[in-house]
Amino acid sequence: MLSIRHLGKTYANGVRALDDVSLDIPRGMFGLLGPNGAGKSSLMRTLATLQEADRGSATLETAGGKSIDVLRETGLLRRQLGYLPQDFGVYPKVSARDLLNHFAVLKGITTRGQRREVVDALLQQVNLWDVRKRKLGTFSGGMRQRFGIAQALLGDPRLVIVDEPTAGLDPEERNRFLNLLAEIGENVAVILSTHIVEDVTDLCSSMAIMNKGQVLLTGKPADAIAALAQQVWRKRIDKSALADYELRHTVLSTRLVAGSPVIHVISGERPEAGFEPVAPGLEDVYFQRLRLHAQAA
Ligand SMILES: Nc1ncnc2c1ncn2[C@@H]1O[C@H](COP(=O)(O)OP(=O)(O)OP(=O)(O)O)[C@@H](O)[C@H]1O
Repeated sequence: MLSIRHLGKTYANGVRALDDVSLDIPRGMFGLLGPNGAGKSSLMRTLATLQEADRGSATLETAGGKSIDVLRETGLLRRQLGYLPQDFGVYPKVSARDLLNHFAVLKGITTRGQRREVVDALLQQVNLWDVRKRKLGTFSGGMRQRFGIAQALLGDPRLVIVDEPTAGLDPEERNRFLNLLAEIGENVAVILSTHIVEDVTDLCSSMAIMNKGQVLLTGKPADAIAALAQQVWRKRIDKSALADYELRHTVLSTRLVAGSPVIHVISGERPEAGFEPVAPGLEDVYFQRLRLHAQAA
């Protein structure tokens, strides 16, 4: 539905934030994973027409079967776009309903009756109906993010972009927010950028891993995980032995469990006694790709 080809962007300070990025993003939830500085926000801001690319193209198919040139037909694209930026601010003294109404005017829904209908339906959809008259300044982080999604959904977008929306949410709010996104993803393309790997495993039918402006892997999370089957091994080790294990094995990750490190190692066969096989997860895929990328660099 959204096809991105050879997108490149180098900032004035010389940082190459997008380095020949090509991706196909279908309908449904698409997870964009990568460490800090990978280029996720640069890609999202470019697709949201908030900044220009130096080279490349992006095309969005609309419901009527037409194609929009994302980088050139910015007005058309914006009508099909819902965007929740990383730093979404609200007017703290305005009620949820009033601010959403205001956004609806900006989005071009000029008929009062129609606007009320749309605004009220969205407040119900994101579960903020009961607090619609409350000032946004009194909202919790999760409520504010759900409000952010409501404004992103104004005008029935085909493409919804959400940039690290679950940062700072408690587990319950995070779940609630992700469930809401999943429902939306049934009808449109939702690009979700995050560094929380489980968010992508749980929710996304397709994904990409980025680092230093490049796409390291794209496809279905399940396929990427299956490709690592029978290659991931786990061992609880002594803290003092970690450096030694890192020298001798390809250690993907280290996690402290009850005070002592548990390492994941990638290997075609049992690395040595004491290692047990473990079903791979997307986190293993993620660390393996970042590792390969670092080695290649
Ligand atoms: N306006 C800018 N001017 C110069 N450099 C920038 C600008 N915006 C981002 N960068 C740099 O470009 C690179 C990619 O940044 P970007 O914000 O796109 O990454 P990200 O994957 O979204 O990271 P994060 O998870 O930290 O938001 C980083 O090195 C960043 O410092």
